[in-house]
Formats: sequence, structure tokens, C-alpha cells
Amino acid sequence: MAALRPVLMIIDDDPLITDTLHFVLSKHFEVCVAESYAQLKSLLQQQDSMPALALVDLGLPPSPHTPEEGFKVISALLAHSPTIKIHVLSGQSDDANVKRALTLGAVDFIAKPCDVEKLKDMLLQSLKVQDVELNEVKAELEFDGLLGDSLPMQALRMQITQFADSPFPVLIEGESGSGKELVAGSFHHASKRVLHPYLSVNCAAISPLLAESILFGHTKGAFTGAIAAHAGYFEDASEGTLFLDEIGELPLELQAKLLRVLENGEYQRIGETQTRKSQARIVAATNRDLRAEVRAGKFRSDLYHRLSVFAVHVPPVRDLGDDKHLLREHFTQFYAQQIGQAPFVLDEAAQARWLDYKFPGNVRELRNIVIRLIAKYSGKTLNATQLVAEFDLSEPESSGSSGEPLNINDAAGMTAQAQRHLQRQANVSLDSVLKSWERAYIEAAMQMTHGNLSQAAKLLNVNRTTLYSRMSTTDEN
Ligand SMILES: Nc1ncnc2c1ncn2[C@@H]1O[C@H](COP(=O)(O)OP(=O)(O)OP(=O)(O)O)[C@@H](O)[C@H]1O
Repeated sequence: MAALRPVLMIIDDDPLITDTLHFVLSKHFEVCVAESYAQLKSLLQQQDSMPALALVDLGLPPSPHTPEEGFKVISALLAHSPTIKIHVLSGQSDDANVKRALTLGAVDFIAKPCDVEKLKDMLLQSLKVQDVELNEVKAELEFDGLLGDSLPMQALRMQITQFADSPFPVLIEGESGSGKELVAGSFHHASKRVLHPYLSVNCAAISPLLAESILFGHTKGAFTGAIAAHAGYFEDASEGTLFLDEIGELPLELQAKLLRVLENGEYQRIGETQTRKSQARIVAATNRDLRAEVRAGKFRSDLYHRLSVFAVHVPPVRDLGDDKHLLREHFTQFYAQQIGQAPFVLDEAAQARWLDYKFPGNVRELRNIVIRLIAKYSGKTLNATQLVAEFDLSEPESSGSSGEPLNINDAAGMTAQAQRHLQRQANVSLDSVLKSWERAYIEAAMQMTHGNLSQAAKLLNVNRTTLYSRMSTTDEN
């Protein structure tokens, strides 16, 4: 029997491109094509298995001249298949779009037109990395791979230990890519349930039509196509842990059924009158603001209160201080060894920039940067400029997706932003805030002028010599 080929999703509205790619790539991959975000969503609901790879165009209908639809596609693919490797293939390749796509979780950006053979090699390389990661996930499940010694991580570990053996549900909140799934696994491993199953359901990935049967099971003949009786996740989890990822995506009708299980453990298979009892512990996670979803009528408030008896917050990477180095060192050693390439090293200035960077895409972004750096700088020492080329500095003071652009003519807005910064972060240094703004503007001007010092100086309204000397001092810092 022929081995199953990995599924590659191509999301592009240009038939010439999709036909060519289909022709070349279908020797290696099972190729599925969608022309828009809406078509992708319905295609994903029909998929039995998770796609391994995706090639995403940014400009898609109904607004093909802006990248927004493509950005939506990246988030939807990752919500559906967290281990997917997304390569962006787009003509809208200006720096801001590249950075935004990478921050959202894409692993690479290829500008159109591209060399299809090279593209194929990149996809095959991504498959290798994915293979390594899937093995890593297995290892993590065995050894609890939550890294970090910073205070927020110590506090998180303490909460995990404290709540591990409670029978009540846990709600894990945190930004995308911050490690919620890993935390869910840690809850199971720290508990007495560790010898029982740990099952994970991604609520964003299950079709609303099948969700009830997937969670609660069905009897034979309960609906067309139910040719045999089937146990759902609640039953299969028995006395173990059932992890409901992306709980904010659960359809409203099912929220009522979930509430019932949480209240008294009772549920029924579809088509059955007998009531069953669930012994499983529920751990749920979301990167949405569930309180806002409750206010908007999209999430039941009684379910929210049930779920959030114990709520833990996974800290974003920007709050982890020196853990950023720890995570970089861990991923560098791990991937360099697995991929069989020499690790890279950061010089002192680059290390300082690494520590300063906010990683809006959290650990997922940090890990993808490491993988790209190994590919580009294996065995080399990087300086700050080489490193910063990988960063998304479009929102220097951003806190994830909520950062606002800075308007220097709006004094009140700037004061409010400074106030939020001071409230959020201890030990703010005015000097380093000013320095990081200076650095960000210099870097932006240099990038926009493709490294032309005279043009960058003009853009910043300083003379060339002043810019040069400021660059030297910011680099030293
Ligand atoms: N503290 C950590 N130590 C080691 N690896 C981590 C840590 N946090 C996250 N990771 C790794 O980063 C990647 C992203 O983490 P994970 O999938 O758990 O994030 P998430 O919060 O569930 O994301 P999403 O909201 O998009 O589902 C995973 O490969 C995970 O193993």
C-alpha cells in the first residue's frame, strides 16, 4: 500500500499559480486548494486529518489588494492545526507584511515570483522540522517540558501544583503561542490522574455538525452515517484529563451540554436515553477574552463561571526576562542537533536586543526565529543588525495585538500609553525607553531606505554624521 502523503493546503486565488503548484507538488504532497478564507474554513471542516503544510497568499478575495485576508488565514490554520507549518507566498512582500505574517506564526515568507523547485525543497525541509517537533511533543508529554525560571513562570508552576489534584475545571488563558497547551499537559502530569488518559480536543477544528458526537458519542443508527456505536471523548477520557483547546469556539448549543457535564458529570450519547457519568477532569484553554465573548452573547456566562473556578494565566514572553535567553538556548541546541547543523551564537549587542524584543507571537515566534537563524547562520556569530532583521518592530511598545500606533502629535495619547507602560512593568528606565525608540526609528529608516545612510538621515531630519554617531551609540547599548 502506498504511504499516505502529507496534506498541503494552498490558499491562493490565482488559478495559474495553483495549477502550476498542484502539478509540481502533488508528487510529494496531497494538495488541497482554497481560493479564499471562507472556502478554507469549509474545507478544514471536511478534513479528517490535520494538514501538515500550507502555502498562503496574502491578497485574497474579497479584498485582494490588502494582506488582511491572508493574515486571517494564518490564524485560522494555526487554530485548526497547531503543528502546521505555514509558508507565505505573496507578491505583497513589503517588510511590514513579512514581519506581521511571521509574528502571526508563519515560518517563512517567499516573495512571488518564486522558484518552484526551491519552494518544494523548503516544504520538505519544513516537514523534517515538523517531524522533530512531533517527537518533541511526545517527549514533553513524558517529561513536562515547561521551561522558564522567571517569577511569572515560577508562579505558574506553583498554581499548577496547587490545582493539579482538584476535581474542578481549570481555565487556561493567555496569548496565542504562549504555551497554553503545554500547561494543560503539565496539569495532567502533576496530578494523580497521570496513569489515566490525557485527551486533547481542539474545539476550533471540529465541525459544528459533528461536535456533539465527537464529544459525547452516539448510538448505532443515531443519524445517517452512524453505522456503529461510538464513544466520545468524555467517555474515552474516563478518569483522566480532557483538554478542550480553543474553548471560545465551541458552538452555543454545545455550551449548554458542556455546562451540564461540568455541573453534575452527566451526559448522553446521541440517540441514547441512558445518562452516563463522566469522571474526567476538564482543562480548557482560550486566547480570546471570554468575558468580552460573554458580553457579546457568544459565550454563556454560567459556563464561563463554571470553567473559571480556577483560572491560570500563562504569561506572554515579553514578561519573562532572562527566560528569553533560556528558551533561545534550549531551542537552538535542540533544533541544531536534530536538523544536524551547527548552532548560531549571538554577539553581546545581539543578546541585548534579544532580551529587549517583545516577541508578540510569544514562544511560537521565538522558536520559529531560532529555526530560521539556524538555517541562515549555522555555525556563525550574529550581530544586532542581522538579528533585528528577524524581528517585527512595527509596534515597539505593543502588548500583543492591543498596541496602538504612536502619534507624537497626540500628547494625551502618549501620556496614556506611558501610563499603561508604567503600570504594566516594574523598573521602567526612562533612558532605555528613549533609547529603544531611537533605535526603532533608526532601524525603520534604514530598512525603508535599504540601508542608504544619507536617505535615512533625510527621513529622520538629522545630518548624516549625527545619524552615524547615534547608530554607533545605540549599537553599543
Ligand atoms: N515555557 C515553555 N517552554 C518550552 N516550550 C514552550 C513553552 N511555552 C511554549 N512552548 C512551545 O511553544 C509552542 C507554542 O506553544 P503552545 O502550542 O502550547 O501555545 P498555545 O498558547 O497553546 O497557542 P495557541 O493559543 O495558538 O493555541 C509549542 O511548541 C510549545 O511546546
